[in-house]
Amino acid sequence: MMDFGSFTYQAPATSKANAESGYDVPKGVDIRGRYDAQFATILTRDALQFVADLQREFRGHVKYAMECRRDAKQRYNAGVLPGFDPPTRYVREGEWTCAPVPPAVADRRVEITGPVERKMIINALNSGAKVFMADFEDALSPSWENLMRGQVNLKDAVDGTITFDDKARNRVYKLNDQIAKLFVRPRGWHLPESHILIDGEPATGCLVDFGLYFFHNFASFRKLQGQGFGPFFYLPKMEHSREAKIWNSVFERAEKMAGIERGSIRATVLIETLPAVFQMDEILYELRDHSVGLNCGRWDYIFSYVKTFQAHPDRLLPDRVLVGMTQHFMRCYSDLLIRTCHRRGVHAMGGMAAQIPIRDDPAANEAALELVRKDKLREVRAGHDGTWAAHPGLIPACMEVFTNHMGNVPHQIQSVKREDAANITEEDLLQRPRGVRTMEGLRLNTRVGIQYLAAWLTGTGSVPLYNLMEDAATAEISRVQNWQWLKYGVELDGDRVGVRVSLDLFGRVVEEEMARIEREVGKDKFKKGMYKEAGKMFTRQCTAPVLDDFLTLDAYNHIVVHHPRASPKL
Ligand SMILES: CC(=O)SCCNC(=O)CCNC(=O)[C@H](O)C(C)(C)COP(=O)(O)OP(=O)(O)OC[C@H]1O[C@@H](n2cnc3c(N)ncnc32)[C@H](O)[C@@H]1OP(=O)(O)O
Ligand SMILES: O=CC(=O)O
Ligand SMILES: [Mg+2]
Repeated sequence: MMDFGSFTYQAPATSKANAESGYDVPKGVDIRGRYDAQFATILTRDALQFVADLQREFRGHVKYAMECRRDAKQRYNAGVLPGFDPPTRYVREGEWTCAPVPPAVADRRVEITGPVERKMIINALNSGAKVFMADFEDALSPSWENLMRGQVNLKDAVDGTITFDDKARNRVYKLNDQIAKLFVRPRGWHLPESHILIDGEPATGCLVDFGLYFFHNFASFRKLQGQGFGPFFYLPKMEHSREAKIWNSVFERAEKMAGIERGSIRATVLIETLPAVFQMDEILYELRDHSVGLNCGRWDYIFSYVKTFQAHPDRLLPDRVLVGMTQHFMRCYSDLLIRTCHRRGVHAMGGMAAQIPIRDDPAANEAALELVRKDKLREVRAGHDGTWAAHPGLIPACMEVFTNHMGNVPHQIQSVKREDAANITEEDLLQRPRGVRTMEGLRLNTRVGIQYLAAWLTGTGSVPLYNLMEDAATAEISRVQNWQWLKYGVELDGDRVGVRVSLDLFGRVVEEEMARIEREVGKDKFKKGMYKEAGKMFTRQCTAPVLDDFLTLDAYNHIVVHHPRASPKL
């Protein structure tokens, strides 16, 4: 039995220990992940019962939502363009607002993000940012070890007891008196959790992430962090408001279980798929009692543009480095998001500039910082209420830009309405980005995609590559762009030599880039790492006749490790 102070949750008496796994599990739940005494403090019978209850109540809705995604894909592949939904016009045109913003998170001018790794959690909470988004998604390779350690780390962080002893550097990390407010980003709806079977089926990854975190932390969070509200979440990769509706029901179910007021949980939804830009009002409407804004997930958004238009050769992208926020379709997306959020009374969050500090080259470092400042200045001037940084070293620069512009007011919700953005059309939001395609673009996609995948397969979900932050979203752009260029045999027009992308050319590029990676990382690391496997996987995905929906779905099979080791893959 678990005691939450005012409320007591009791799992049904039918549960029994799962002798094979070592965990004490309720009926219908089977744990296939490694036993660890620390993990067992998270995977308690009551917490698992809560996750199983969520799974049983919502699995049908999730399956239906995924079927709808497949139907939509078929329509787009048949030539239909995404657009505003006529039946929900009343939602877009109606006068309604979301619940007032909780005081604890009124000021979100700079948010840091990072995986749920112990030292990084402490560094991020101490970074001076207003918010830390702890990531089970783009920045995390979802191995059993990473996920479960992440839950242990978050519990210690919420309790305020988290420490990290870096013996090699003789340094003990602990929390400062003033720390950032914690948001947690569970995985997207599409990802399974194959180490936890519920009624014989892999659990839905995000319900595991959400359920375990909520169960163990809601009481402490509300007391120590949320000023009576919370916990707070970021919700990724949704394509339609029906998916937001499921989250809203999950939140209501969790609030009921915990005996806390409806509307306590708050979430910011990432608008990071092309179909979702036409659903922003609808998404906020579904979550109106639980919303605390939208965020421009720019990297996944670019990935989604390619994916949505995979059968539209008239909408090919230029080199990845040319698809920035000043492209017409990206600017319109950000402007419309600001208008929508402010009209509904919630934060319009900016996105991630991928630059990170460059330690060994002051001039290059200053140039990178200048790009970050420029990006943030554009965001704050446009009306964003806050932004993202990938590294603690960028917080002062981002803070300075937002504070210079906003002063002491916590946000611009009331002051910048962006009514001009009401005129943004479907055509504006879909406009093909301008620019050239080059051999170096193809090479960089390949080099980055393979190195990222090699890191992901060995447990690291965000990496520095060529002085930029790379994570699952940025790697996806590399993958789908190569796939698109190959499928349509595009001309690399930026090189002015009339070369077209073909299987032969791509084969040579992979070979040469693998050799370059080996030179760059060194023979020893190359041999010990997963570069060869990553090279094969990336090549298969770029040349597949039918585009895989996600890079990480295929790759996930390679990181599932079942204990006992009877069936390593699902
Ligand atoms: C598209 C999207 O979804 S964006 C959101 C998801 N992506 C992310 O969150 C990426 C977050 N950023 C990172 O993971 C990292 O900054 C990386 C991988 C890009 C670079 O990491 P590193 O090469 O280790 O950075 P570097 O060596 O400069 O780190 C210096 C210090 O800052 C810390 N640090 C770096 N990034 C972060 C972070 N995001 N949060 C907390 N601490 C951080 C390091 O732990 C290190 O601490 P130490 O000095 O105490 O040892
Ligand atoms: O999650 C953020 C993104 O840009 O993708
Ligand atoms: Mg993303």
